[in-house]
Amino acid sequence: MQASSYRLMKQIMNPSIARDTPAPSSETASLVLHKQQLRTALLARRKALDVQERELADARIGQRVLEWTMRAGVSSLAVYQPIRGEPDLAAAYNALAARGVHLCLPVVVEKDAPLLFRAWQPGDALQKDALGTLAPLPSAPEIRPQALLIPCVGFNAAGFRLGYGGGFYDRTLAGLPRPRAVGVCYRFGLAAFEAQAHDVPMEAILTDAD
Ligand SMILES: Nc1nc2c(c(=O)[nH]1)N(C=O)[C@@H](CNc1ccc(C(=O)N[C@@H](CCC(=O)O)C(=O)O)cc1)CN2
Ligand SMILES: Nc1ncnc2c1ncn2[C@@H]1O[C@H](COP(=O)(O)OP(=O)(O)OP(=O)(O)O)[C@@H](O)[C@H]1O
Repeated sequence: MQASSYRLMKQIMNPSIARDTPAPSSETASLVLHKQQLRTALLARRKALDVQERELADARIGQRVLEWTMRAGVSSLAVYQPIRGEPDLAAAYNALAARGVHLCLPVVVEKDAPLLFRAWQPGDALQKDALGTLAPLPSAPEIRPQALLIPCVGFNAAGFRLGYGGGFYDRTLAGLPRPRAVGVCYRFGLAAFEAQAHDVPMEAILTDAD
């Protein structure tokens, strides 16, 4: 990882490193702490999934992504390149592309900024973005997708998601026009936590549940 992306990652992942935002109220601080503890526990659980369980769950989630996209009539969809044990939905991306859905991937441009999306289809070249996630080349056209497929570390019963704590998707969904947002998560990600003021609920959370 490049030094700049390592610095950015450290700021995002380590809440004790000062950020250029005001100190949170004590209620916000306890919410943030609870989210941080949940995040750690759920990431450990995700990492512990065995290969066969994971393959089965990914196939189920992928099928649901395909069904949701077709039913919703979405013609441009932001997908993601899996990191940190997120569901690998490559087979579903192939099926979506074959059905003519225009895919794109998020690009982290800088800390505290919304994500940018660039056109991508299976097989296209990728390079690391500012946080080290694989993203399309800068030459790929920028796109404003109708809907975002958002990987979740966890989610609650009201459809709010828990991410890695960078706030990138929240900042992106705060922009106008707001794209539709659908979460994907393994079923064990369902947890109890309170949403914060900036959290935007998902229209649906697609899981591997029966
Ligand atoms: N797949 C995916 N892409 C995404 C996001 C996401 O949540 N998932 N993002 C949503 O915000 C943005 C990037 N946010 C990121 C948040 C955390 C890490 C991270 O923890 N990276 C680890 C190791 C990655 C790996 O397994 O290869 C590290 O660098 O230590 C990277 C990017 C845009 N792209
Ligand atoms: N709309 C917004 N405008 C400005 N800052 C925001 C916005 N949304 C979130 N943030 C910032 O991002 C921080 C992290 O938010 P949160 O813990 O909800 O991230 P997350 O949803 O888990 O992360 P990610 O979206 O990257 O996966 C918040 O504490 C806040 O400072």
